[in-house]
Amino acid sequence: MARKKSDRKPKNIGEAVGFRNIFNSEKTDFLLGLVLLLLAIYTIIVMVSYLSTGQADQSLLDNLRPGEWINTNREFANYGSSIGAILAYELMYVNFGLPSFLIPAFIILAGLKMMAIYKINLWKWFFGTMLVMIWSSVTFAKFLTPIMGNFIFNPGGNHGLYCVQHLENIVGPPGLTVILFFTAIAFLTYLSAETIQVVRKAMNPVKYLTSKVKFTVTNHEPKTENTEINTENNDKVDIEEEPQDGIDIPENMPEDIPSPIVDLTDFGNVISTKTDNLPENILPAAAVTKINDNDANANKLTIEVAKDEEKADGKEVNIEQILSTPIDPLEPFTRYKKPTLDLLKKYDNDGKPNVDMEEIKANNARIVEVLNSFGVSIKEIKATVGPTITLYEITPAEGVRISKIRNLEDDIALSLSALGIRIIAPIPGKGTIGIEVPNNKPQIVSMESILNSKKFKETKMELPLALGKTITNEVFMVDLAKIPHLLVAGATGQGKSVGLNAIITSLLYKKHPNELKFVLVDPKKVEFSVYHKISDYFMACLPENDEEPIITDVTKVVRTLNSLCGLMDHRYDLLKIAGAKNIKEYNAKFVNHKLDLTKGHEYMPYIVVVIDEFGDLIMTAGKEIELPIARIAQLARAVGIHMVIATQRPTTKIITGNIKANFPGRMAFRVSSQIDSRTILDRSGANQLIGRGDLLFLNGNEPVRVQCAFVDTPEIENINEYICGQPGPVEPMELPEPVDDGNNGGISAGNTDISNLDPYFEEAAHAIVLSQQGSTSMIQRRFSIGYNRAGRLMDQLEHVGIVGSAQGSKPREVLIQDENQLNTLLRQLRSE
Ligand SMILES: Nc1ncnc2c1ncn2[C@@H]1O[C@H](COP(=O)(O)OP(=O)(O)OP(=O)(O)O)[C@@H](O)[C@H]1O
Repeated sequence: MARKKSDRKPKNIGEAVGFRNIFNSEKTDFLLGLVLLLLAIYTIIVMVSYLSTGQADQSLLDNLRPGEWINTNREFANYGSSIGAILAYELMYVNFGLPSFLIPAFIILAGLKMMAIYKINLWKWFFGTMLVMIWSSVTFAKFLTPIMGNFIFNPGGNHGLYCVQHLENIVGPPGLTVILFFTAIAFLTYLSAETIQVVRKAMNPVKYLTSKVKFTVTNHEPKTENTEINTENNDKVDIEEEPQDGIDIPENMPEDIPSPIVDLTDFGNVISTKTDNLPENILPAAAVTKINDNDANANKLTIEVAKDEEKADGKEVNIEQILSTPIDPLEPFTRYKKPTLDLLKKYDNDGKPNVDMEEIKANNARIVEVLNSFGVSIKEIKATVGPTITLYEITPAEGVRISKIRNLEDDIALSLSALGIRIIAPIPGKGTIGIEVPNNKPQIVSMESILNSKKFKETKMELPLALGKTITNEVFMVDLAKIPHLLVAGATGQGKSVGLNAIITSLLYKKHPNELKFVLVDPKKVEFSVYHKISDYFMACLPENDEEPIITDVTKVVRTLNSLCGLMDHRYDLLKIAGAKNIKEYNAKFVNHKLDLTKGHEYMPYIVVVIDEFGDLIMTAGKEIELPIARIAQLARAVGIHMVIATQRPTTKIITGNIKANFPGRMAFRVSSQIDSRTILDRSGANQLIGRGDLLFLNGNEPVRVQCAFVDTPEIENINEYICGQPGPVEPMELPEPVDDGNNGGISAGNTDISNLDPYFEEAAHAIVLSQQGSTSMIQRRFSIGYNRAGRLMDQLEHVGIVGSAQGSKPREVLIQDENQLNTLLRQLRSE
């Protein structure tokens, strides 16, 4: 088995003794991080010191002579001596003034990241800090200079001063103020969409304040001209205090009659009459105080003033209380909102079938004629019109055997001679024959119409995939968690990419970023690039790929799949400790405080791996790709890792028996030949589809014909934009380092410890020498072990000289010819 690192020979002696890893090790990172942290603290000290000692050092610093920085005469007053004085002078005087403090602050963050104390996206912080520093430097120079005019340095530094002078020469002082204001708001809006609300409130404070006080007129008065409100006599003055937790529902009000509510929010005339249900309208989340005014002339108003949130009683929350409150798995992003349906496009006549009686009658006549010409008489014929296909359901006359019709299937299809005719003889569960005929005017099934359906909105599925509509116009949905892996095939241009996008979109509409992560593999580099924007929210990747989490490169795919194997093993270990059978049980235990967090338990998000152009990958990386995929497919279901793999070329070389056996869910778009259809569906049919999203879905029994929902790139961009405006994770989920990596275990030059050999080492050596076959999959099968462990065993065998190095997907060369030679070698190893 080809293994990435182990077959690489060290280039030089330094590398052989492990020098190569010196800049790549945790220890080095930690120490470098510590250095940065201390450097930043030193910088802060000297900068603070500069505030008081800068004046004294100024003349020395202004005319610094060569070599003076060595400071042999201890002339500098700065607490950090000469270096400190120069550093502070350069940062604060020459460059950015007071905002220079952001430089050591950023270095502290970088240090903490290197020491693995915090996980942050350093580039984002770098650009953010730079922007804030430059902006503040100019702002300070503009607005603080008049106040701190006599100070030793300009509050915005020479940089700020220079920018202010130049910009004011061009746009004048008001222009500069506008620029500064705009850049600040633009930056804050980029950081959080809430800025828009704050600005709106700031610009319309009256509306904001009045919306806090809600005026409603309830039915205590007879009808007036302006308001069509039923009221009853109520002369008594009463001022009632609501019970603390009470909900104010006026007595004698029939429950089902909604109370009309006049919204007087704008203090003007009555502008609208609402008839919503009373409790919903008069009761904000907070409790309400009700005042019934009895002034004879005044309208009987119920004035509700929203109270402040109730204060905590200051008592300590005891541990039982904490344990009885389930953990919210959506924390800390509980305010994240799933995308809304208005982001998706609507079409005229959206997915509703266009019933064209002329067309139906013509088809009917042709079908009857053709069947009669083959001697099949018909008792009844029924047409069901779908968005793109009409199903003609034929009940044959008494005595006609269905098997006869089945044998005539091809002839009938040929005689009807329309593209996309499929004959189902018989329709499962019925004694009828189905003939599917494409409509002249196919309708687009929009994603909106599918996601807006009750079926999707109310589904309890764990990973619902809303794929489209069936011939009978029903929304077609499947649960990826149950399938549990899906194989998608279809010739080019038949709707595969749209289908994958429909799958991803339906998951994005149902899942929170804490509940689901995608691993997207896109060898074509253009299919999934549109999802790059939401990678922090919804992607999982290896740490080295966190800038480019959508994988386009074959070697990265192998590493990522091996990493997923590692994650799968780790999740199984956690499940075992937790005594849970699957991810659902595990997460339920986690949420209900039944797991000991010190044992490494954490909420498990589902992981959906979507691989486009799987054929290309298999052709380039062969078994290296196939084995981890097969392993994940065999085992990962219980731990919430699911795969969707797509290919244009459904040949047996690509969809091998191993893959096929482990991917029970099949989604076939139109393919070019019957053989391809048989490869993907184990029957013909996919070659008779009409393309443009027409598909057959198979999961077990009979395939279902579905018109795939259409989702276009601008719609996906809208969804991504919406997601990005929500509070959410700041970086992709990190996958573990793959266990078969040369740096992380496995045996490689320089770190062999014979006592650490795999317990199967000797048995595996005998098996290989006896069979003279250096194959990892043979080891896997023989000892029923995983791919990673078998790979490590092979590396150990290579290291002691039993097999040669890996040669791509070919078996390794066996270097020991017979058992005697092997026994001698093993004895030597034992005695070492
Ligand atoms: N469900 C659908 N409804 C309507 N039209 C569709 C649908 N799916 C695909 N199409 C049409 O077919 C075209 C090609 O679809 P798509 O890009 O998904 O094909 P593909 O199989 O991924 O092709 P390739 O393998 O070359 O990328 C789309 O641009 C669109 O016009």
